[in-house]
Amino acid sequence: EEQKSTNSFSVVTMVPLVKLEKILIDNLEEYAKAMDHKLQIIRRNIQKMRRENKKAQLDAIGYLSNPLNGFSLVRRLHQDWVGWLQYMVQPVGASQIRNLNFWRSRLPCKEDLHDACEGLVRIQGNYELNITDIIRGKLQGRQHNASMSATDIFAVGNYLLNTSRPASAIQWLQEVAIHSQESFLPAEISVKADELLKLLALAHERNQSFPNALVLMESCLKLRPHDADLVRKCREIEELMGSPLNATLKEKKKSYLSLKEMAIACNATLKNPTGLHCFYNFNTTSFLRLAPLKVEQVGLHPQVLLYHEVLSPREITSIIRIAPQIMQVKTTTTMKKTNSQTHYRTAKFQWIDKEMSELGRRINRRIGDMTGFDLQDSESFQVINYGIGGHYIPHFDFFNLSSDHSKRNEDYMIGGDRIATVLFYLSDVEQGGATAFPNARYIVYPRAGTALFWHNLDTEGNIDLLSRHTACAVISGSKWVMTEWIREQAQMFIRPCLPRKKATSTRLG
Ligand SMILES: O=C(O)CCC(=O)C(=O)O
Ligand SMILES: [Fe+2]
Repeated sequence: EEQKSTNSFSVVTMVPLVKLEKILIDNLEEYAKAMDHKLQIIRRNIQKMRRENKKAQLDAIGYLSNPLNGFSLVRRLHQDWVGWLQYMVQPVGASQIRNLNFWRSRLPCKEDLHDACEGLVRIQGNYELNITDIIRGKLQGRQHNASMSATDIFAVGNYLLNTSRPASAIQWLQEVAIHSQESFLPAEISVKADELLKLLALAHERNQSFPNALVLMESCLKLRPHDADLVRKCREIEELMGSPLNATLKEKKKSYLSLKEMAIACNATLKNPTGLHCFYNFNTTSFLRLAPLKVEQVGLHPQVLLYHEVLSPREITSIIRIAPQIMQVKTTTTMKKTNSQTHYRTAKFQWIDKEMSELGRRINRRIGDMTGFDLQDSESFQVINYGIGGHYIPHFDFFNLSSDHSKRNEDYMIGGDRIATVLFYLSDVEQGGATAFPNARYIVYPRAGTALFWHNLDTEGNIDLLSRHTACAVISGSKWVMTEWIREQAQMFIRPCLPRKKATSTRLG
């Protein structure tokens, strides 16, 4: 199984960071107290020394005539000021500095920050949101009680430039100056005007808007007149202005293909097909005659069904509790790493062995009731918790064994292809996070306790291209799901028939 080792956080794994931040603030406060203490001591002594010195200044001869005064002055100047020197050099809050150094290893790393940047950028791109709105905390028309600081915005712009997206970088960086008052840092270590100008200039240069780049670089030079590097950079840009545009420098469009597809599929105004029904399922298994399940048709071609109230709140709580806090980052088994910018999925996941618990066995029986499938070879449950901008790009759940025979011998192929998927929603999602079927044009919003059920292979066992689906980026909230991939082989003699396909639907053989 190919796994990309990034370290993005889910909402759950970010919770301990809040506590960590409190510890760090407490530590900084201790540091401030230590400084305060030292300051008080210094101020108090200054007062005493001034009082003595004023006396001497008023009448130096009279003062010094007293041998005790003369003696003390000589001694003070010889000894006390060496003492002060030592006192001033002594670091304040050495233990707090040591603490901070200790905690550093536990802080999010560069990759974590990059994942978080990518998450925000994804929310923006996935829903085609206005960057200024995001910065002000207005997400998809809803005003949230949060906004971005100058350093936040700068970090996103910097990240975008470093990942070859200068046009987007410019849009973010332009906002930094407007928000420069709002920062959690002292001015010395916060974003400085010259840094911002330089980065903006570089972004314009990469974006081949050379006149803008030059103006910005020159204003940066005014702030740092002795920076030889800047002088050279200005000259470089001037030279570029004369030469023809270089097509290869244009912003990479490739990684945007799936983003564009998601933007269309995840559009909030998208409507599911009409003329569908809700009904009670009485007959998949005999048990359902006693306890029928509520079903809603999401679409018929391909058939996608939404089962309501199949998991109880208590069951959901147990599942979420079983899934350990530290989950792995999920990347999928069959997709190749093609572009380091695109994370196929930004989520933490955990396999849950269903035979381990009564709960697992019970849910397994329920899946049998819902689908009519034999689950003897089916996979473990996979619990996923999506993080900041967490998503899953458009994909198929099947392995497509008919086209790739080499896969047949792989371990994960035991039991055959993934004939169908049951996707349990373990949480509501405040905003975003829908499951969308770009080819079938369905969109389903998570509701805790419901489950989505669809086939990945058609009645003849061919792959169904209409089963292509995507998890839209989570805008706000925490999205938990649990998937069950049902395997083909055990269904040999019991496979339920699907509604007849329309002639237009695509089929591969
Ligand atoms: O989370 C979702 O909405 C979709 C998840 C999915 O497609 C999968 O796990 O295969
Ligand atoms: Fe999937």
